[in-house]
Amino acid sequence: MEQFLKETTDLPLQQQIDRFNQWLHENPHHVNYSTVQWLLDEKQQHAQQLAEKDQKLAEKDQQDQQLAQRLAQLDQRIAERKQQIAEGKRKLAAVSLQSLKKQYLALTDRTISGPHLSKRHKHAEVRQIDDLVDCLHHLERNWLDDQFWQTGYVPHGQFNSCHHESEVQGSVVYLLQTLIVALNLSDYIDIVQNITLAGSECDILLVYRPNDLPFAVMEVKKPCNSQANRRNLWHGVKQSNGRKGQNVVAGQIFDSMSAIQLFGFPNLYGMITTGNHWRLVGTYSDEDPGDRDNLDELLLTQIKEDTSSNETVAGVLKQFREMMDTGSSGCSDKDSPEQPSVVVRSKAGNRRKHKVANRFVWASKIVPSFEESMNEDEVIAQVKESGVQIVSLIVLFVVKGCQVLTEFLKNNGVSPSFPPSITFRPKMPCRILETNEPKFTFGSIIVDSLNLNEYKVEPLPKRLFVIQHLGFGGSGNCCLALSDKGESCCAIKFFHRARDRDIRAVEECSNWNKVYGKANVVPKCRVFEAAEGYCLVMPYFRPILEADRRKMLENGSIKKALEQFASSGFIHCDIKWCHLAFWKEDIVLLDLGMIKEEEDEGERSIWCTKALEKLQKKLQLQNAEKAPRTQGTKRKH
Ligand SMILES: Nc1ncnc2c1ncn2[C@@H]1O[C@H](COP(=O)(O)OP(=O)(O)OP(=O)(O)O)[C@@H](O)[C@H]1O
Repeated sequence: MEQFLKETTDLPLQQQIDRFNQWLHENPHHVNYSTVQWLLDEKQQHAQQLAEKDQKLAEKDQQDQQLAQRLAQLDQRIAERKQQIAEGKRKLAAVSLQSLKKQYLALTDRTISGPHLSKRHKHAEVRQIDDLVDCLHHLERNWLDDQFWQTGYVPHGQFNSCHHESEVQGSVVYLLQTLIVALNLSDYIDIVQNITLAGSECDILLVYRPNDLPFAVMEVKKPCNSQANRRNLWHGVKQSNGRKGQNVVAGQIFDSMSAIQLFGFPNLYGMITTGNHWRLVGTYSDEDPGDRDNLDELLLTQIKEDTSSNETVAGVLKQFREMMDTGSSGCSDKDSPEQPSVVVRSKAGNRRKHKVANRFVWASKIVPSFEESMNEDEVIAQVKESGVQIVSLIVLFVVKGCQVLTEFLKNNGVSPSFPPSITFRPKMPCRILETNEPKFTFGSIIVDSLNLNEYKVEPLPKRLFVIQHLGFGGSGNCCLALSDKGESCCAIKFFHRARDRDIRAVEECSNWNKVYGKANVVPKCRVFEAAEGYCLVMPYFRPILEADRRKMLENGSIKKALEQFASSGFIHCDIKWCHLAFWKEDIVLLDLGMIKEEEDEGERSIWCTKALEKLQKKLQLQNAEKAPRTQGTKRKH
């Protein structure tokens, strides 16, 4: 080996390797050979392992490539899906209220004539509450969420131009209807159009579905095609000798609101619109000018409060829906409020005779506000951009209307600030209930006299004229109705729930006749088959006013009424003060939806004693509560 190394040291490396291989070959048993052989084997194995690893890496690379390819495909699909969603959203926006955010459907009057300003209506003074419109952006931010804006609404090209007021009305009704759906109120609110109430033509009315009671009104006019028309419509036509314009449109909405007020509302909301421009208006309950300032202030504060947060806003509607669903604000066992008694307050005229000096409406600014100097194109361009503001104002109108209705039903048609009576005039607006007619119709009834104790239902009249709301409870609401010319009166109970309306009416009617029929205490009650379902027709019972309750307890009239009831073999399961009333000179128990047959005379006598105790307790409680309450009653707008 040493020899070999000596010989090869100076040779180039490759020759050294070759020579060494040769030497190894010639000396297979040399110890170095086995070592080198082992090393070579190791090297080969290592190389093999490396080759395998390389292969695996190559395979992995290939897999990675495939994966990357798949990911790229997925990315592409996601991008496509995103595009589809965006496209879907765009399409949805085009057929939902969102479209109005982008562009409101401004109307162009294609005629040369201006809006119709009826001469039948006198001027009414408009008191503008400037800051009211400023609340709209709070309302939009706090109230109108994504779900609201996604409500289906297809802006239709046909609404872009109009020749006649009716076309404007079509587009206004469509928008209003959509907003009622968006606010989830369509189960409770209906829209009726072109109704004459006590001589006033109302273009659009919001009505309470179960009995078509109107509670808010809209006056529609053609959009104006000139500055002069616009001025005349919104600010009144200037008389040659007067400085101020004669605002007959304000007068018209004033008359419509006054007519609806005759159903018993202390105050009312209305709206004037051309489809392009909108203005919220309302009535004053008082004729004292000083009070008007206070009311403007109060109204503004209330609307600011209502729109200040999501909770207050949602609360208004929640209370409204709850009340409509459950009648939860009716006469509860706890408070048993006073009931309205029907009295004739005024004999004057066909409808309220307001002296010109007392014809006032409060109004918001016109939305969108326009400068007198703007030309038609500028006005239209501005309207197109004002969708959110317009929608917010209409929503405010609907919601405040609901608030008015909630208050009205809660107080059984009696304003907390008024004595518990119903104003009645010779010409009353009414809803006409007719056998087999598909719906209530509206009209006016001229009443010579009001005969509350006359109750003629044999045979049942074909038509009943429903004029006033009397009370609202868990199962239904009661209204005062008249027969033709008012020679006879009755109370009608409309049951809330359509699904068991007929059964309840028949059951309660049968209960009345079982309890009071035999002894002939109360004349027979009847079921009236209107197309919307059955309702219960009964005599009108005069309420026992709160002030008289103690006297009635003490003089034994209540005891007598309870004993009379018990003598029929039944007991009443819902004793409360608002379920006691007069029929002529007798006191009777109302609301016979929940009675129980009781054969045992002893048990019936115990029921009488317990009922008396309950009424006595309530009276004490009410008197105790009333003391601090009477110190100051705040009037609600
Ligand atoms: N015949 C009537 N005459 C005058 N008013 C009436 C008459 N019937 C009912 N009312 C008034 O209508 C209100 C509601 O009627 P009623 O109590 O029958 O309804 P309800 O839904 O069963 O109410 P509650 O939840 O109190 O049980 C009464 O509290 C009363 O004020």
